[in-house]
Amino acid sequence: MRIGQGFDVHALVNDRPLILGGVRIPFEQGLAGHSDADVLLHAVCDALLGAAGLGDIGRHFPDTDAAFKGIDSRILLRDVWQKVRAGGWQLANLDATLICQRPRLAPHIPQMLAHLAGDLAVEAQKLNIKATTTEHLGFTGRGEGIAAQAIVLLLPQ
Ligand SMILES: Nc1ccn([C@@H]2O[C@H](COP(=O)(O)O)[C@@H](O)[C@H]2O)c(=O)n1
Ligand SMILES: C[C@@]1(CO)OP(=O)(O)OP(=O)(O)OC[C@H]1O
Repeated sequence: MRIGQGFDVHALVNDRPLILGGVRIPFEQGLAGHSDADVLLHAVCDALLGAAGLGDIGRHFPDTDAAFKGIDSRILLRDVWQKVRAGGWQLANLDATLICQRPRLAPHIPQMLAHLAGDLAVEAQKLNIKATTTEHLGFTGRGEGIAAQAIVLLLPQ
């Protein structure tokens, strides 16, 4: 078995949609990035790639490549998962945390889980997504950005 962890941060800016776990969340700001800046899915991609020993998201999808400009990160996740499965792995479980002062994310987590379960083709019981504030401390607490952490355990198929 192999464990992997992922961490990502994107800045909150005006005039961008806020997309987390493939869910478009009503909010006055969104995340900046080359792709749709889905910080949760980027952390999940990195956890999966790390567990499989396949590097990181920037190696597979460089932000200098116009092909990935504005891309839906669910497309990146499905591609990553295909590569991980091709290496002979299956998912034991995945746990992730969104670190975000505002907006309130709990109402959107079921939809994020449904997207992840579909994209990874796994039972929802293998997945967990949480949200936490940082009690107004640090860059997340000041609303300057959103961070995400993910951890996965892979088992041989
Ligand atoms: N952006 C967020 C942050 C947190 N939540 C939910 O609130 C609970 C309490 O947060 P603390 O930072 O005080 O631990 C947390 O467990 C989440 O369920 C949220 O929905 N959106
Ligand atoms: C996803 C990629 C590629 O579009 O761009 P960003 O949206 O900027 O995201 P980041 O978390 O910096 O990761 C890797 C990138 O290459």
